[in-house]
Amino acid sequence: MEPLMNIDRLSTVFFTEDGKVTAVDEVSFSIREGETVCIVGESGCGKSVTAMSVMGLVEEPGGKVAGGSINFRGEDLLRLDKNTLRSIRGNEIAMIFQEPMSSLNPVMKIGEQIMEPLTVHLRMNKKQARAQAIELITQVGISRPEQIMDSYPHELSGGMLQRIMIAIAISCGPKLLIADEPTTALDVTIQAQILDLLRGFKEDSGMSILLITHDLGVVAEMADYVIVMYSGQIVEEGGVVELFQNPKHPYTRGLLKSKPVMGQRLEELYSIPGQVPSPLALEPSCYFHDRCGHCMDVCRTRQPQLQETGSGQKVACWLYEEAEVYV
Ligand SMILES: Nc1ncnc2c1ncn2[C@@H]1O[C@H](COP(=O)(O)OP(=O)(O)OP(=O)(O)O)[C@@H](O)[C@H]1O
Repeated sequence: MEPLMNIDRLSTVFFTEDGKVTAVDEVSFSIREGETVCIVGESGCGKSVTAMSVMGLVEEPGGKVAGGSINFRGEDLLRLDKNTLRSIRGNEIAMIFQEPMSSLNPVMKIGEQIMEPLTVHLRMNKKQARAQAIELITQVGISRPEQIMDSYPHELSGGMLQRIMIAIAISCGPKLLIADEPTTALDVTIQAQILDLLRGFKEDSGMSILLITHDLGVVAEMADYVIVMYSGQIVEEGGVVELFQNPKHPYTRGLLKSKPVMGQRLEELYSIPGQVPSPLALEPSCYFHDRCGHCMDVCRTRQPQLQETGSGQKVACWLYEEAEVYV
């Protein structure tokens, strides 16, 4: 079966005062129907820019998608005109962000904000949209929905606002929900509730989720398939069970040394010395070589390609470049 979305060699660049930054460097992956794909990696590895590129939110002159394709249900999103893309973005692909406040209009009542996509994209009249908005608020686990309809965003807690964002995101029955760190700003108990809610909707509706996180606890809870990014590239990917049981890349192994606990940032977990290289000074090499305990000469001068390892996983590491495995 064709995947719902197929991203092929996506590259996204930004033009900064110091030079060109390749934030996403030839990234390829697929999302199947009903599947949750998690992209995980440290701050700055290109997770958010991958999601923004899919949503058509990287715009010139600051940056641009410099290459590749994003095939969604038979069409390349990068080749669509703005109106068609806007309609797909409203109906079939929805997005929620870490900070719901930044996506909600502070001077518009919650009810109006939930009703808007229903009237615009589903062409409901006001009465239908109001009834549906109340239904959606109830579905995301909020009691007294009429009262919430008349509230402004600043009157609600972070967890409530994220529930409202989910209500808006699922209102048009999307095929794909992109969630960029949706629980990072919340405390752990609320995080678990929000993740449960997302999982429930996924199971009921069959939608797919692209979930971006730096929290391996969230990955363990939610993912079917995991993509590990480092410096704009995928260094390892695979099914969640295979990847957690048998991580292959030295970076993934470092991350998974301790049991993932929800709420813990990768940056806290990862204790190998050294820093992620500057995106302005990347030489052809394995970008992880400076921090890697297995670094060989070849790692300093040539870039390993992502390749199958036989267990359904893919890894970009010179240790696995030959049939023989060196570790
Ligand atoms: N608007 C921008 N202008 C210039 N550089 C940018 C811009 N947005 C992102 N970048 C750069 O692109 C790279 C990838 O950033 P991205 O936000 O995707 O990282 P991330 O993995 O999502 O990190 P975080 O978890 O901190 O959001 C970084 O080097 C970042 O500095």
